[in-house]
Amino acid sequence: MSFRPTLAALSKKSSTQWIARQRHDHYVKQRASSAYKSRSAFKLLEFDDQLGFLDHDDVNVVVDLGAAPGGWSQVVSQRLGYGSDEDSEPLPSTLPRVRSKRRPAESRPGSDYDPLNIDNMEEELARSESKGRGTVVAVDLLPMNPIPGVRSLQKDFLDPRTDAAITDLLHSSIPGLRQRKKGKALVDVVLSDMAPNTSGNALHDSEESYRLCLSVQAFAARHLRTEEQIGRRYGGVLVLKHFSFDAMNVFRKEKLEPHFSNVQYIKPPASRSESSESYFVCRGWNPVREVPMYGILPESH
Ligand SMILES: C[S@@+](CC[C@H](N)C(=O)[O-])C[C@H]1O[C@@H](n2cnc3c(N)ncnc32)[C@H](O)[C@@H]1O
Repeated sequence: MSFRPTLAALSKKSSTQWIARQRHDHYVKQRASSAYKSRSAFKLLEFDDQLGFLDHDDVNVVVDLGAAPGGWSQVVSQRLGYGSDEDSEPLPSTLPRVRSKRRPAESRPGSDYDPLNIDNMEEELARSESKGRGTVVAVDLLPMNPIPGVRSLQKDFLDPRTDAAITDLLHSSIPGLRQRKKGKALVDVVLSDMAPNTSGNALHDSEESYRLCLSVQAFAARHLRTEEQIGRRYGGVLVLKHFSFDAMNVFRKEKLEPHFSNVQYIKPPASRSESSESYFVCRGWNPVREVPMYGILPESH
């Protein structure tokens, strides 16, 4: 008699595996004891600790695509000076539905800060807002709780109208930007941690991931400031999540390498080894105009 597991048995097995994996996951434990909203935050911390693309005074405008629940936006917010990432309480807790394990505020000496008190949250947010520089625009299909220095847009990035909504938000967020010419690139760093919902069909999932990557690359091409405009080597950065498969090598060679001074493929330690997700960290935006049949010419600015 052959044994074929039922769907229910399979899904019970995979959820048991998921729970066991979560229990032993170093980054899940680290996230639980930090103020980060996602385990993913540690990936961006690893990229930036390795390559240092956020920690420059000239980095003022960051677009975070696929930002919910907000871990990457928190990291950027901190690195733009809105809070410190040295301790685990740089930001007000914006997770009101999660019971804080910390002692009640009145029992902590010298503190009247209650993370579940909405007035304190607003005060803390306003205080943090006044400390940092620049702005982060965070885009996701899902809503996000407030983070200092971050303006969120609940929209589908693939909807053609979203580009204009991001530009409008950038112009209204930073007064100095209003004076800049319309159509001029404004963004110092584009981050994309977006991934399509996986269907279980590897070919379909890869195609969806590829489609997202093409759209993000095109967005970066429209909005990133160049190394020359920024006046610093490796200025103008794109961090792009993708599913690793053969076509991504062609994408890297044709869509990334000709336009950036440096492109690195990184599988960060915080990314689960069994996941096919990886990242391209591309620094130094120098767009070149592709001329079919005759090679590539530098773009005139
Ligand atoms: C891995 S999560 C991002 C985690 C985030 N970086 C963090 O640190 O909290 C991927 C996100 O991409 C979003 N996403 C996927 N496709 C999208 C689309 N077309 N437009 C906007 N967001 C999208 C999902 O809703 C999801 O929240």
